[in-house]
Amino acid sequence: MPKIFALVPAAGQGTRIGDAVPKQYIPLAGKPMMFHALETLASVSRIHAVIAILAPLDRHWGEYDWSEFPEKIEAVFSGGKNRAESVTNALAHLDARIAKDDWVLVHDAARPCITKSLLEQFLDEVENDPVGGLLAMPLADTLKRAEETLRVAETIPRDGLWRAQTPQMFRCGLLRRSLAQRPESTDESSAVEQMLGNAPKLVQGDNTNLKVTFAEDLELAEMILLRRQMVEA
Ligand SMILES: Nc1ccn([C@@H]2O[C@H](COP(=O)(O)OP(=O)(O)OP(=O)(O)O)[C@@H](O)[C@H]2O)c(=O)n1
Ligand SMILES: C[C@](O)(CO)[C@H](O)COP(=O)(O)O
Repeated sequence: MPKIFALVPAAGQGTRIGDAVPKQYIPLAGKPMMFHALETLASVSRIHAVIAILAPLDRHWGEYDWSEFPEKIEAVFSGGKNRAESVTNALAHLDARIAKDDWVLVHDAARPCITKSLLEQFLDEVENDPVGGLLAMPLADTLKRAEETLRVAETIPRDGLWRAQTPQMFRCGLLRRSLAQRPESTDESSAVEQMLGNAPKLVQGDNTNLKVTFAEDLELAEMILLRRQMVEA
């Protein structure tokens, strides 16, 4: 039975937020942002291990007490110059423990609002897929292409367009080969898509699974997390 390894890229700088600490450590609902995704991933019993991919010179991880975390969460200090390189380096680090048919589920540290139920639903849909897949949302807005002057050049038909989210999950062997060929990919799916005959499965996500990219996203994510805490209390 193939194992599922969850990789959580957390080696970015968060330049678009521009906080004093990298965004994955910004406090959200009382915990550093990446805590939320790590804890939720670890709560899914069919996930074998949860690996936070940190920058080689990360000096923040050690400032926290992670001792109450489930044992299956670990940190590797192997982040690269971009997200794809961070994932590639982590796969190299895991080489001795991971088989080519094991699943690699990648989820951004910057998507703290993923829920256990959405993860379970995603795994149900993808675990038996021959290629693998990703969470995504159909576009809900009318799409404009801009000219440099910030005037509308055209309206683009949105039929069939989806916004990629994470998690994204592929077999280790396929993901490694794909990332080696497309090291600039901004997500795993786009690397896999380039390999002939591989069409990743789209699984509808949820708008609360937002990526915290800009400062205003922090407030939204915190509202979502706090509301859930209130409902669960
Ligand atoms: N070299 C990198 C760059 C990004 N990431 C991670 O990939 C996820 C998605 O990236 P993004 O939201 O773009 O994060 P940053 O690169 O930190 O943000 P920015 O582009 O604003 O600097 C984040 O969890 C980020 O930590 C990573 O592990 N290694
Ligand atoms: C992987 C991703 O979250 C899918 O939406 C996204 O592409 C990562 O964002 P980045 O800003 O390109 O790192």
